[in-house]
Amino acid sequence: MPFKTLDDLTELTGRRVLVRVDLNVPMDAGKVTDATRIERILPTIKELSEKGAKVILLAHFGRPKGERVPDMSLEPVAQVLADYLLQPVDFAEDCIGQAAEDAIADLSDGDVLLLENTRYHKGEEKNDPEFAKALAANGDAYVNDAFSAAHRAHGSTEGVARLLPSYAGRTMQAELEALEAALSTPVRPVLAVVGGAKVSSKIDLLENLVGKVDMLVIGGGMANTFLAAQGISVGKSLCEHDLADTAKKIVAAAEKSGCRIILPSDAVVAREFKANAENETVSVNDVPSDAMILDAGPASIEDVKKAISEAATLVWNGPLGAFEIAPFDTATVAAARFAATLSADGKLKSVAGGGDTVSALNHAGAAEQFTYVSTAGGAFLEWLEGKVLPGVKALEA
Ligand SMILES: Nc1ncnc2c1ncn2[C@@H]1O[C@H](COP(=O)(O)OP(=O)(O)O)[C@@H](O)[C@H]1O
Ligand SMILES: O=C(OP(=O)(O)O)[C@H](O)COP(=O)(O)O
Repeated sequence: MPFKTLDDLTELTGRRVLVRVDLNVPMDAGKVTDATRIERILPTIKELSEKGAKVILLAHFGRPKGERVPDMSLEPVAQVLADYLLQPVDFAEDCIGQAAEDAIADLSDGDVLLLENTRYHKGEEKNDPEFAKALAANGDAYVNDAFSAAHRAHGSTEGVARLLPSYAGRTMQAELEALEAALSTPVRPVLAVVGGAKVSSKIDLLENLVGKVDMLVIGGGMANTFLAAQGISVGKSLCEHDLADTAKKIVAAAEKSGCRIILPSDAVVAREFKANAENETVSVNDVPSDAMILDAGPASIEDVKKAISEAATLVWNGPLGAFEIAPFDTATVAAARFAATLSADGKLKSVAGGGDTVSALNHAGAAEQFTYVSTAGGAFLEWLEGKVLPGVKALEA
């Protein structure tokens, strides 16, 4: 690997090590509902702590856009992390300034401190050099263990890496090695499944992706934007109408490169976004104007399964429906279990990633059978596109 790792970070006793982790974990009513991202960062934190470093964790949660949005605080995550680490995790109410400095001054060698959401500061997403400098002032070295945020050129993922001696954490290393091993020369045909809710931040990468894969299933909230671009009325569904031209461009690029796009033909719709909301299955051409698509319908599920059965390699990011609320988990669970069975039989190489996607695979009881499960969604897809991830690049520099 073209960067330094924890093997190169020696004589740590008493040194302040800033560690960028991804604690953007699925939560419901203040409770962590999937701890995969927490479990994956434990080796790095434990190793640094055991070597006597003062371990100072930097992370974001949600998209508060530079405001102190109270329900996007990382404070509840500190206790969950402590439970997994089996050691206390202190918490500071700001990631820079006096609150951070005071909390760091209180640390003994081997202690772990979590700083408040970096995205409470506008400088984080802008990668403002002054913000990066304020972060760097609190550390003697920087470790990035957040592969799943490495596609963001932000203060805590990129800017600070340029100001301190920088190293890849164990998970960063493991993710890159595992993806390289599984996907550097994928067996064809390759199927990508892209769903989920982060439409605007993921749609652009589909244009490159259709040049790399043989089939692309577009599901979840992402599918609604493509349906709307075809002139289909999606009612109150999650949909980014202003991205219709982008969607059309992607369809045209797929035609040119010979990638088959599979969109839903039917949908499960409801009028309320809640568990067990009254629902019906309709053709995508008949979505009532006051309803929203919350899952793929049975015909679409069969289409997804057919595509999976034709593939030798599956890459998947983004659930096919609002899987957190029953019964809108049906399509995601069915596809996950189908892919898991083929993988277990050695007929499919399956790689999936993303905070919510991993949670959905765990919910379906399918994660164990997948060839590899990454913590990353957007970062994983950008890596697959062949893009240089700014958070990784900064470690190389
Ligand atoms: N049709 C839909 N309408 C609204 N939300 C959806 C729909 N399909 C999927 N989702 C939501 O997408 C979210 C996950 O999207 P995303 O963050 O892009 O995935 P990941 O975290 O795996 O990268 C889930 O919370 C799920 O409820
Ligand atoms: O959850 C994340 O990405 P993912 O949903 O693509 O897996 C990362 O924490 C990045 O979050 P962001 O997409 O708000 O920059």
